Amino acid sequence: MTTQLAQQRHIDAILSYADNSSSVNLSPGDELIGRSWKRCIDEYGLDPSQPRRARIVTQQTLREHQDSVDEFLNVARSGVEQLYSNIAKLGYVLLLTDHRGITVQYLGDRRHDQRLRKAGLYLGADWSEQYAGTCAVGTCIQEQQALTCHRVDHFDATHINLTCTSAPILDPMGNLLAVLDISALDSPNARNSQTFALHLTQLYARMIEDAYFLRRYRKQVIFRCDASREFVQVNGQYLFAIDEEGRVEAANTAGRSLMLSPGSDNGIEPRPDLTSLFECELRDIWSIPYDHDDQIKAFRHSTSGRTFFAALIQPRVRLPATSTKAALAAEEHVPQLDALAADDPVMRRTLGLAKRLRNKDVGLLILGETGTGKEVLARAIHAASHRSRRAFVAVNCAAIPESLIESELFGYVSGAFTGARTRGMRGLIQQADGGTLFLDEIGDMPFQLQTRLLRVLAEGEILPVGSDSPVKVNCRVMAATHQDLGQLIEQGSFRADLYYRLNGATLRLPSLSQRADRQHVIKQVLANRIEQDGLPAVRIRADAMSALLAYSWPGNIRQLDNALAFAEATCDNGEITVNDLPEECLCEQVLSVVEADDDSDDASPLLEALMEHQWNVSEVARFYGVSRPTIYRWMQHQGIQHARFLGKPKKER
Ligand SMILES: Nc1ncnc2c1ncn2[C@@H]1O[C@H](COP(=O)(O)OP(=O)(O)OP(=O)(O)O)[C@@H](O)[C@H]1O
Repeated sequence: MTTQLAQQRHIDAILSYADNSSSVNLSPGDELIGRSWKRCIDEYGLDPSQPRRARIVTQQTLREHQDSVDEFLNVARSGVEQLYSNIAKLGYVLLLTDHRGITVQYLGDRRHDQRLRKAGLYLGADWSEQYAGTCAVGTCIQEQQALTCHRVDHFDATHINLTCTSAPILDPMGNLLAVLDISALDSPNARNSQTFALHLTQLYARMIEDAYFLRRYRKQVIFRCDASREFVQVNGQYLFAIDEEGRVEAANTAGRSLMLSPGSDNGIEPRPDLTSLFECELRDIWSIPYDHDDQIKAFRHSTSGRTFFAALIQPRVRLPATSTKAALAAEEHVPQLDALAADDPVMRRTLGLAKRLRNKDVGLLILGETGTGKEVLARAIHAASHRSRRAFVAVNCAAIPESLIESELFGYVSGAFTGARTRGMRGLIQQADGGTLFLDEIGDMPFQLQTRLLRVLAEGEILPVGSDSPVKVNCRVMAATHQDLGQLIEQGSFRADLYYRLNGATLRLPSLSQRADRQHVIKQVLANRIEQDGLPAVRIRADAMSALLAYSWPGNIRQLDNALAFAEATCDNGEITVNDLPEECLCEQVLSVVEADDDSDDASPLLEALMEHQWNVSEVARFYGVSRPTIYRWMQHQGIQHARFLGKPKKER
């Protein structure tokens, strides 16, 4: 088809769209183009039958536009050159326009200068939608989103051979600053041939935007975070410029997306605090070291609950020595408590609170699922407190029979009841005198005993069974439960007044699968076990570590401890591999293999793996990192018979 004919057809198509636009159903990508065509006709009064020549502004006007974004152009230069070096050989040129669509920087192949200039792919070209009609730059400015304007997407018939891809660059306040565009004179017909161009342009637009952000806020501390620990320092997506009080002065586009609160009208609170954006305190932010090997800390996003890893970028201008960072970073070091976690936001908060309250006599309520280390934490607080030389007495309220719990706790005098020791017995509460009483599973304490316990807490004295003279006791009480005490109070099985008396402060322990420092806990638990049992050193190989990190650990640290004890006992050569782990830890990884959908016509993943490995069960076992008997058990579970016995592979119904 000649160019003239193609242009005429395009003009007809646009005119017909103008007449019937309300009845035309467009796909989402086309909708954007459709909206732009409508703007061109209804708002700008452009006439599709009157194609327009490219407009290049005068040198003087160009200079004015360049001057207005001078600082930005300096920052963008290296990013722009790098992008161009990647695309030049593919026939693209690169344009950087200001927010009005005037091309303030341009990189293209000099050999095609004439053609490129004629097409408007040139320095000073005006790509505003109002002048050029639908085009990548102009429509990107209007829609404030990245897009490809491919061939006949263009409004003006003179542009229907071009393919142009643009992405917006926003300033730290979220206003459009510039548009990055890559364009080519010719391209394949299919629009999806430009998918890669779109990704690349968006990537570079983001890098330039972030470089400009860092330049603008070079005198501020930057809190940089990312969902991936490994990427924080190389390419942390979320940037926040903060002041000494942790207030957000500005954020990049990704950062602003974390500041949106659900339910608000796209509203971002002016200068929100990082301490409300993330579940943390100011000291958590300022204790991230600038100049340390491990500069990263984990934070939990308040709205979504997602974990982000953060580093601080030091201002290029030195802060005064008395800065808040220096003052707040000096977090007290308490070895007994610091040993319980590496870097997890919930643990950090819990341990921070535990440190501050360790020498206060307020009651502590420790909450967490079974096996999360509630007793371990209680023991560590006791060991770090001024009561550490006196006893730590742990009572499991669920384990003592109801008939004995009263005498166990309060003790009894001689002859108090049949079967009692003749000399009587000091109760557990009295044994904890001067030290700490830890009431585990407090939710299981019988109701009438709760009343007596309340008296002990309120009056500091106990009445042993069978005695009428109270005995003074001074012990700190910590209680723990995995139950919802609020619900037990509502049901009438737990006393609200006891709850308030016990709960001077609540310390929460996250489940193991939620902890950002899982790897540290795994190594720590193994090290403890080896030391405790006097065993030779054992290391965990990467395949086993991946499986341990991927597992959900319903029994938390207790289950992990058991799994590592098993692995340590079965491993060879001082190395735990995935084959040494108990099967339960691999179950979830292979759940899809074991629990193939019986109703599905598709071959199960296990059957596929067997066929792929020519029914060599040893190889399939290696592939899944399990033993051969396990593979045979899975086959039996799924009713798969070995090909050897069937002539051909078959899944039984
Ligand atoms: N930080 C830790 N490092 C090493 N081992 C730990 C740690 N925390 C807990 N453990 C181990 O996990 C197991 C369970 O700990 P603990 O009894 O304190 O949990 P719990 O939350 O009180 O459990 P439950 O609710 O079932 O009473 C113990 O064997 C303990 O040694």
